[in-house]
This record gives sequence, structure tokens and C-alpha cells, in this order.
Amino acid sequence: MARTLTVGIAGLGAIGLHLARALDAGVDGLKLVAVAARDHAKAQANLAGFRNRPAIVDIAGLAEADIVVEAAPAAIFEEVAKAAIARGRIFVPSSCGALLPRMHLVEEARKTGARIIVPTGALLGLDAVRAAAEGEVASVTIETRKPPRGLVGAPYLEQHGIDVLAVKDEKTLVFKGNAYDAAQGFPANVNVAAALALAGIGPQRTMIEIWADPHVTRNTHTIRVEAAAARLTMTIENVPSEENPRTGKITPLSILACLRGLTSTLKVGS
Ligand SMILES: NC(=O)C1=CN([C@@H]2O[C@H](COP(=O)(O)OP(=O)(O)OC[C@H]3O[C@@H](n4cnc5c(N)ncnc54)[C@H](O)[C@@H]3O)[C@@H](O)[C@H]2O)C=CC1
Ligand SMILES: O=C([O-])CC(=O)C(=O)O
Repeated sequence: MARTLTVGIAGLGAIGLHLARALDAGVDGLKLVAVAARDHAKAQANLAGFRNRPAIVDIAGLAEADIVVEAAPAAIFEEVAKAAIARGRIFVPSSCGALLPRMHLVEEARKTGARIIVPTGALLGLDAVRAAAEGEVASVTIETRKPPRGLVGAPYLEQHGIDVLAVKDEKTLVFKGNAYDAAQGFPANVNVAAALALAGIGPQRTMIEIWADPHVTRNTHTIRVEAAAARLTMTIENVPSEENPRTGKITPLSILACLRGLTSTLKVGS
């Protein structure tokens, strides 16, 4: 029988708390042992009803676990990543946009034996994109449409004086460019574009449009891939989570599915 892998989670917000609850409910081959939180008192309260309460530790302490899931603001991505990678752990980032300017971490991981596993997150179809990218790919695009409040606070909007909450009637294109620049300008909004770029043809060639759309209630992402082997067109419409409207509810579920795939005997999808 495969051994149980222990899990540590950085951040107990829209992603981390849901993932923690799901792991505590019981998943074969996985055991939640540690969490890191900004607000310890709140974390204690959130963990109060858990069957097996994980330890509340600092970021370095998380790396005692076999798997370190980062579910925190992008600002602390590097700290979490470095601690996990230095100890040779399996690092599963949510804030994968923050990985794009830090690809040296992949080289570090190669040296320590760590693995970096980027989950599909709020997106879909990365199995097909990866397959297509084993062959010739002409183009990869993603169009993201979010209710305006799902984009509030993005540095790009602030730098360009764009008030998305003033978008009331017509959907408005607020960004068009490559995935690398989108990840810098919208670190809490389009990690999906970073995951797509890493799965396919890289952050410079992966193009993204970001729309503030007052007519959608869901965070909607459409991927188009033109490849020699196939043409892909896929859309996901995510229900925003109550805790954080920028984050689709499917994200912690996707990470849970990803973690299950690390231990399950039967694994479906590449
Ligand atoms: N890959 C993907 O498809 C997606 C990625 N994301 C990204 O995942 C990350 C987490 O998203 P959410 O859970 O929605 O965010 P959130 O804001 O709901 O939760 C983040 C949590 O981290 C905690 N935190 C802040 N500083 C901390 C520290 N120093 N140590 C430990 N915890 C700390 C906060 O208190 C909060 O509870 C964000 O960067 C977000 O942009 C979000 C949605 C989809
Ligand atoms: O949940 C979503 O729709 C996507 C998201 O926030 C992200 O990629 O960062």
C-alpha cells in the first residue's frame, strides 16, 4: 500500500480553509498536519470543529509536511516556495502567476529533488493543452470575463486609473497582452493565465484579454488553442466564492483532485 502523504497549507482563506476542511473529512493517502495563517486566533476558531486539528505553524514549519500547498496572497509566494523547495517537498502553488518571474525556483527544485505541481485551479483542460504542446502549437489565447468586483484592487487598474466599479453597462476590455504581463498586473485575478502558459507555449506567447463585465455573475474563462493535432475551445464559468469574489469555488476542489492524484492507485487524465 502507498504511504500516507502529509499536507501543510499556507493560508486559510477561500482556497485554504475549504481544502483543509475537505482533507479533515478524510481523503485516502493524505493527512493534513499543519497550516500557516496570518491571524492565529481566527485560524484557531476556524479549526475548532476539525476531527484532527492540524498544528498552526510558521511558513518554515509547513515544510515538515510532504506536500506544501500555497493558498496565500502572491506577496508571500516566494517565502512559502523557498521553504518547501529547500526541503525537497512537493510544492503545490495557488498563486502560480508569481512563479512566472521566478522560474529559477524550478532549477532549485531540480537540485533538492522537490517537485512543483501547478494545479489546474480555476481553469480547465490543461491535460489537453499539455498534450497539444507536445506537438506544434500556433497560438494559445484566454479570454477572462469577471464581474467588476472580481477585478477590484489589481495593481494594473490602479496604475492606469481604471475604476472597474464604474463599469455598469457595457463590458469593458481592461487588459490585452501576454500572460507574463497579466500576472504582474493582476496577481490575484488571473493565475489561470499563468497555469495555461506553463501548460502550453509559455508566458510570452500566451495571450490574454481581461474584461470587466457587469452582465456576468461568474468568473468566466475561455481558452482557444490552435495546434497541429487539434483545435481546442473551452469555457469554464466559475461561481465566485463567498469569502473572496476573485476566486472561483472550484479552485480548492481542483487542488483536492490534484492532491488525490498524487496518491491514488487509479488516476484519470494526464
Ligand atoms: N490558480 C488558480 O486558479 C487560482 C489562484 N488563486 C490565488 O490563490 C491565492 C489564494 O486565494 P484565496 O484563498 O482566494 O485568497 P484569500 O485572500 O481568500 O486567502 C488568503 C489567506 O492567506 C492568509 N495570509 C495572508 N498572509 C499570510 C501569511 N503571511 N501567512 C499565512 N497566511 C497568510 C490570509 O489571511 C487569507 O486567509 C491568491 O494568490 C489567489 O490569487 C485564486 C483563484 C484561482
Ligand atoms: O477563480 C478564478 O476565476 C480565477 C482566478 O481568480 C485566478 O486565476 O487567479
